[in-house]
Parts: sequence; C-alpha cells; structure tokens
Amino acid sequence: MTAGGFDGVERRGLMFVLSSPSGAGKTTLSRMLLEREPGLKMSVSATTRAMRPGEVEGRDYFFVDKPKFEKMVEQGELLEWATVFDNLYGTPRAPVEAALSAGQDVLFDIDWQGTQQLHQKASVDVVRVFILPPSAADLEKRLHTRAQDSDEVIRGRMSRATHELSHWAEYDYIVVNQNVDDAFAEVQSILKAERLKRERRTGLTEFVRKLQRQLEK
Ligand SMILES: Nc1ncnc2c1ncn2[C@@H]1O[C@H](COP(=O)(O)OP(=O)(O)OP(=O)(O)O)[C@@H](O)[C@H]1O
Ligand SMILES: Nc1nc2c(ncn2[C@@H]2O[C@H](COP(=O)(O)O)[C@@H](O)[C@H]2O)c(=O)[nH]1
Repeated sequence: MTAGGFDGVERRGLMFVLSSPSGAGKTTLSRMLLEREPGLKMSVSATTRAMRPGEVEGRDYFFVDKPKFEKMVEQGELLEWATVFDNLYGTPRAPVEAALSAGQDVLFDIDWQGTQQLHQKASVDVVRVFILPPSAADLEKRLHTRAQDSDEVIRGRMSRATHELSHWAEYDYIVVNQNVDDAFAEVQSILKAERLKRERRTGLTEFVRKLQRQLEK
C-alpha cells in the first residue's frame, strides 16, 4: 500500500471517510474533492435501496437486490456493511484494496457503523471526518431542495439525524457545512495535512538519509 508522494517521498495510501446526518452535504463535498484532488478515488458502495433520479449504476452505487447483497456478505466481498434507513449498504473490498495498492487514496461516504468497522480493521490508515449542518432547519431544507426523496423518506431521515449525530465524537475532524466553499476548503486542508503525516510517509527515512549523505560531502 505505497502511494507516490507528490514531493517524491513514498507514503501509504489512506482511507478518507466522510459521514454526517443525511443531507448535510457529504455527496456534494465528495464530488468537489474528486474533481480537485488527484490521487483520490471514490469507493462506490453496493446498496439495496432504489436508484434516485439522476443516479448512475456503478458511479453512485452498485444497485443490487437483497439476495445478491447477502451473497456478497457471505463471500467476504464487503469490507464493511450496515443497515441504514431500512436498506443495506456496503463497501466492496476488491476496488478499495486495488486502489490502495496502486498508490491511491480512497474516499468513503459511509455512515458511523461502517466507519467503526473500517477503523477496527485499519485504524492508522483511516481518517474520519464528520460533517455537521449549520442547523436542523437547514438540514431539512436541503433534503427538500435535493428533491429526490418523498416527504415520508425525508421525515424518516430527519428523525434518524439525532442518532447519526450522536456519533460525532468518534470522528477525528468535525466540519460545519454552512458555506459549501468554506466547508470544502476545510475538508481539503484535512486531506492535505493527513497526507503529510510522518507515520504514513514510508519513504522519509530513506529521503532523510540521502539528505544527510549530501550534507556530509
Ligand atoms: N453548504 C450548503 N449550502 C446549501 N445547500 C447545500 C450545501 N451543501 C450541500 N447542499 C445541498 O444539500 C442537498 C443535500 O446534499 P448532499 O446530497 O451532498 O448530502 P448527503 O450528506 O450526501 O446526503 P445523503 O446522506 O442523504 O446521501 C443537496 O441538494 C446539495 O446541493
Ligand atoms: N456503512 C455504510 N454506509 C453507507 C454506505 N454507502 C452509503 N452509506 C450511507 O448510507 C446513508 C444513506 O445514503 P443515501 O445515498 O441513501 O442517501 C448515508 O449516511 C451514507 O453515508 C456503505 O457502503 N456503508
């Protein structure tokens, strides 16, 4: 799992997780990150929920039925999985492992249950970011403005928001998504700083030794 650092120092790939109550802005921030951050690959989840208008198979999700999802679980094909809003969601293992071994960082839009499972499996390589809406009214407004879920589904998501929110303290970073450009800048700074962490930079010892040899000449 070695990623080529942009400054020539090798490092391990990292798993960058965004979680939040539904509608706080994970998808929006993920798309902005993928557009502007080279070396970052989205983990596309499998889900049993119905496709929303505008969603694309294989880009937004792999849409599968329950028996297929259960088979994936049985065969160990999922790195983590959970029931969210009465549907099953899970992270296919193979693409994540392939991306990390190819030197890429991987971005996850998953809930707190999946984040806990990833953290148990690979804590040092997981960076957990929780996105907060500025207020409950804003959250509800965003779910309505997105106009992709029925009023009943939105009510369900709002009533689950309190539970999702109760896990905020399990995350390494908290970003309030009031202005989307400000929130994006904060999330991007976190990614940049985490990429520079000494313990991920497997090539540092060699790099510093080389510098020392040059200085000794
Ligand atoms: N800072 C912001 N200000 C106003 N609207 C925003 C902001 N960030 C995101 N939105 C809008 O809010 C809606 C919900 O955002 P998004 O789909 O990114 O949320 P999400 O956290 O991914 O939700 P889910 O968990 O349901 O997938 C979208 O219509 C998006 O354009
Ligand atoms: N544990 C996991 N949670 C996931 C995964 N993919 C998405 N999610 C979370 O589900 C809810 C709802 O998503 P939506 O697209 O139906 O609005 C949201 O909190 C996602 O973060 C996954 O693979 N594992």
